[in-house]
Amino acid sequence: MSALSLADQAKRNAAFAAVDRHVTPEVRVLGVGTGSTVVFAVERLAELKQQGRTHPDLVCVPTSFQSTQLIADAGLRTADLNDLLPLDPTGGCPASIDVTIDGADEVDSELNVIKGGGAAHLREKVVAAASKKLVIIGDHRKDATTLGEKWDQGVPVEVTPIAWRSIKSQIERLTPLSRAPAAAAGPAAAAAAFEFASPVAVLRQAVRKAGPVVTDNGNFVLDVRVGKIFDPAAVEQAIKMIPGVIEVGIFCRMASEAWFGNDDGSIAWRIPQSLVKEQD
Ligand SMILES: O=C[C@H](O)[C@H](O)[C@H](O)COP(=O)(O)O
Repeated sequence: MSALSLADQAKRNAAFAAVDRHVTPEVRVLGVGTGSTVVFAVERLAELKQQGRTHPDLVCVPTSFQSTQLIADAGLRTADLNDLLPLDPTGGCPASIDVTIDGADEVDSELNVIKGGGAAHLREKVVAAASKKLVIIGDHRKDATTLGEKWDQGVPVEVTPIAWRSIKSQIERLTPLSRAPAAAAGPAAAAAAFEFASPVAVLRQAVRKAGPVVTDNGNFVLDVRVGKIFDPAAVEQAIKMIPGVIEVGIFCRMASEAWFGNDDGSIAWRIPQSLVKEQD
């Protein structure tokens, strides 16, 4: 294997640690995310499988074309979300996946996450929502206090190609306070949901193909720059309400823990800050 960069080694350390902790022989259904960090998670998964340390009937639910290929190349079985039975047939809990391991573009102190740098956030969010646990892996550059602090490429938004221009202009008309919950209810509600006075939405362009990125679902992606995101749920909701928006790459309160690799080889493990305070 060629020598890894520091960043890749950090990603690999985090991915290996998270897989070792979470992919126990009891895990039968595993969600597999997308991106460069997940490549290392699948590498470790294949090793565990070869060593007979995974469930004999382990199946993996992919989140993209890339993820499907990784799983197949590792000799693991894929499963379609539609073929999995809900764990709670009475409808109380839709989770049929034991745990999902996925990367992120940025993670805040409450483990709200920006995803979709690889345009896979629609399937990733669907799989995360069907999982009992979402575990995020990445290198230390993803570890932030507030979303938008380090990731400056914007929030990925998957949109229908037939209306991308109109969706772009509707997003750009959002104002920091326009969609804050109960904006008229008094001073407490007057906090801005995001930093910029006017968001900027850019149609993501393909590399080595003329024209826009087309997602695995046949849609386009707008990268929406709003600066720092002080209220991720309000921003997610405001954008999601625009007709033609298919999914927003903000995952609010879905992740239960995150593993970040550092350049010195150490790993930082995080849970939401509010839970740390509750435990103090
Ligand atoms: O659409 C892509 C996904 O959300 C990725 O998980 C995210 O972009 C992080 O990818 P990477 O591990 O390559 O930084």
